[in-house]
Amino acid sequence: MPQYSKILETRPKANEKIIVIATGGTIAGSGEDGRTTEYRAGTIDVSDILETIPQINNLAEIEMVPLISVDSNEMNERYWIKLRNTINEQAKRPDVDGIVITHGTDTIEETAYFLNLTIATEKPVVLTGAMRPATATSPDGPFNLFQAIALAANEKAHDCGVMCLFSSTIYSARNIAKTNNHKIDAFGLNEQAALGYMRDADVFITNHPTTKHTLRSKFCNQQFDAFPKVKMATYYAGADTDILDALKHDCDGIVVIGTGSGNYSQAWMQKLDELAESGIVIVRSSRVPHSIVFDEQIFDPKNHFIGSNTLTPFKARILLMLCLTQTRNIEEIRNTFFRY
Ligand SMILES: NC(=O)C[C@H](N)C(=O)O
Repeated sequence: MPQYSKILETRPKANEKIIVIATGGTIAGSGEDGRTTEYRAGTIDVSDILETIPQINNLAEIEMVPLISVDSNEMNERYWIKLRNTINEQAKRPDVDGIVITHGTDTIEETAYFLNLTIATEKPVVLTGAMRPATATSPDGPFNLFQAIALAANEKAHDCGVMCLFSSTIYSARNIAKTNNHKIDAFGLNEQAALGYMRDADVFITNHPTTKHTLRSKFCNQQFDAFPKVKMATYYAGADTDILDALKHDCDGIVVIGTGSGNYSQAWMQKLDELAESGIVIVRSSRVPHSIVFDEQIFDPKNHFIGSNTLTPFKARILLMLCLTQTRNIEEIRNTFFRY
């Protein structure tokens, strides 16, 4: 691993205790020295990265919890439950002030939103990662990790819901989306504002989430072992309904990734009506990156589908999955989609 510049410690050690939970991803990736591509995610110990940024000791006392070490494409519901339980356990400790999770960027937005809906703490919980592996020339992970720890150690970050920190921007778990797959500033927002920004270790919160999260979420005290099966189907010009027939077995819900405002052909509408009548809950979302999907008559004349509102299709899947652990009532789920 290359040496990063070492900054002299001049300030006394801070009192805040921050737990860093490592899950893998490119931030802990390694490959050929200097290269940004062709690496293996989740192969380096995050404590080695922490050693390259000793100025972190001016901000907080760090305790590492290595949980798993995977490329985030291996993340799944089982790992989400494990991570959620670990966060809840650590957050209950009176000596812990905040929690940082290192995670791959490919699915970080799904993990973050799941945690936002299910953890029971007001303490800052911040996810971060990197686009360049630790062995690259000028990796972005160390600075993201530094800022994520600074954010988690800052009292302004309390009760903001789960946050993600990338390139000095503080994102809400609900609204962050990966929008670029080759630059270090790889994240954007789905029609919403950021929660704030950072200047080195200084935190500026400019907005608070208006949707329910953490302690105000109706899922935060629920025990989970497994989840109802929610699948996804993408519509494209000329798409056959075969895919919907294939998905309907062993299926509790389907998120349709439609065009425009959550749209599809008449044939898809008829098939989706049929599936809804058989008890599968259908959410309409859109493949358009900046979109809002409202309930509407033209593509849902029977009013038995649910619009994803401002959620991306992937986050709509998580919310539907959690809703289905409590109810199958369409009105109740629709109402939750407006408030979470
Ligand atoms: N930049 C990254 O972290 C991508 C990596 N494939 C991951 O999601 O684990």
